[in-house]
Amino acid sequence: MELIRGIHNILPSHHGCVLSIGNFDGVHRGHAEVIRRLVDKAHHFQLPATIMTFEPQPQELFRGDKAPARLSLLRDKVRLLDELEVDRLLCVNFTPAFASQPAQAFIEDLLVNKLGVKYLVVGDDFCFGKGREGTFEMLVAAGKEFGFTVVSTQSFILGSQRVSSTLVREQLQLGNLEQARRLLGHPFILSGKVAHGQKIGRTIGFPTANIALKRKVVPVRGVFAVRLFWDDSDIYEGVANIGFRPTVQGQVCQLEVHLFDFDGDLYGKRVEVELVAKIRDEQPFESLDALKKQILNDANEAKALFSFDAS
Ligand SMILES: Cc1cc2nc3c(=O)[nH]c(=O)nc-3n(C[C@H](O)[C@H](O)[C@H](O)COP(=O)(O)O)c2cc1C
Ligand SMILES: Nc1ncnc2c1ncn2[C@@H]1O[C@H](COP(=O)(O)OP(=O)(O)O)[C@@H](O)[C@H]1O
Repeated sequence: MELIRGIHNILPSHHGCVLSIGNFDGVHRGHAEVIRRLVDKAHHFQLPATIMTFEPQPQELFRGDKAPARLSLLRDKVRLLDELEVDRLLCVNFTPAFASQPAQAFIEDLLVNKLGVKYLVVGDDFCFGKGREGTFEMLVAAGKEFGFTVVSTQSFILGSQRVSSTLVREQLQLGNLEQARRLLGHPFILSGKVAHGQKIGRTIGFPTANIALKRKVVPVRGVFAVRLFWDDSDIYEGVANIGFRPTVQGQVCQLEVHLFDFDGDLYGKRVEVELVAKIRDEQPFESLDALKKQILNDANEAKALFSFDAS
C-alpha cells in the first residue's frame, strides 16, 4: 500500500481512483466490509482502491482532550488497511484551514481535479467543509455533474448491534477484550517504542518495558494479560499495566509490560502489545512491597489464563 502524506504530495499520476473517506479508527469489521466492497469496485474499474483519512482526526482538532479515545494511530491504520488490500492511503493533515474550506472547493479541487474520483463510498451522514455545509446529497449532485458514482456505506450488524468505533471503545472501557476483538475482527493492539523509565521495576523483581502511548486519550485502563512482539521476534507472554502508576507518583498514562521468560534489552524497540484479557483495575499501593506482591498474583493469574488458552 502506498501512503500519501498530505494533499501536497498527490501527484498527477495519482489521478483516477475509487475512494472512501473516513477516520477508520480501529479498522473494525464494519470498516472491513466497506473496504471489501471498495476493493471489488477497484478491480471492476481497474483503478486503485484509495482511502482518505485525517490526522489528527477531526474531533481531536475540534474537541482536543474531550475527543473520543483513539483506537488506532496512523501507523496501526497503515498496517490494518494494508492487510485489507487497500492500494493507497491518503492522510490529509486536518488543519483549521482545511476544515473551513468551502464544500464545493473540497469536491472540485480535491475529489475531482487532484484525485479524479470515479466511485465514492461515504456514510450518508458524512458532512464536510466550512460549517459542515457539505452533505451526502451534495456529493451525489456533484457526481452527476462531474461523472462519478456516490454510494453510502451500510451498517454492519453483529448479533443485534451496529459495529462502530464507539461500540469498540465502550467494550474496551468495560474490559471486555474478547467482545472488542469480535467487533474489530482482530486483536486490540497498542504499539510504541520502549523508553527508559524510573528503573524501579527491576528493583522489585519485575522489570517493565515502558511504552509511550502517544495519544491524548487512551481507550483502556487497568492490568492485563498480554502478548508482545516486534518485527519477526517470537511472541512473548506477560502482564501489563496501563495507567498513571499512583504508587510511584506517575504523571502520564503509560503502558508497562513485564514479560515472562525474558531478560533481554528492549530499549528503543518498537513493539506491539496485544491485550488478551483484563485482570483488574489499577490501584494505589501503600508500599513497593505491596505492589510487588500484587504483581506476583497478576502474573500467576495471567499464566493460568495462557495455559488454559493453550490447552
Ligand atoms: C502487572 C502490573 C501491574 C501493576 N499494577 C499497578 C497498580 O495497580 N498500581 C500502581 O501504582 N502501579 C502498578 N504497576 C507498576 C507500574 O506500572 C510500574 O511498573 C512501576 O512503577 C515500575 O516503574 P518503572 O518501569 O519506571 O521502573 C504495575 C505493573 C505491572 C507490571
Ligand atoms: N522480563 C522483562 N520484561 C520487561 N522488560 C525487561 C525484562 N527483562 C529485561 N527487561 C529490560 O528491562 C527494562 C525495564 O527495567 P526497569 O527496571 O523496569 O527499567 P525502566 O524503568 O527503564 O523501564 C525493559 O525496558 C527491558 O529493556
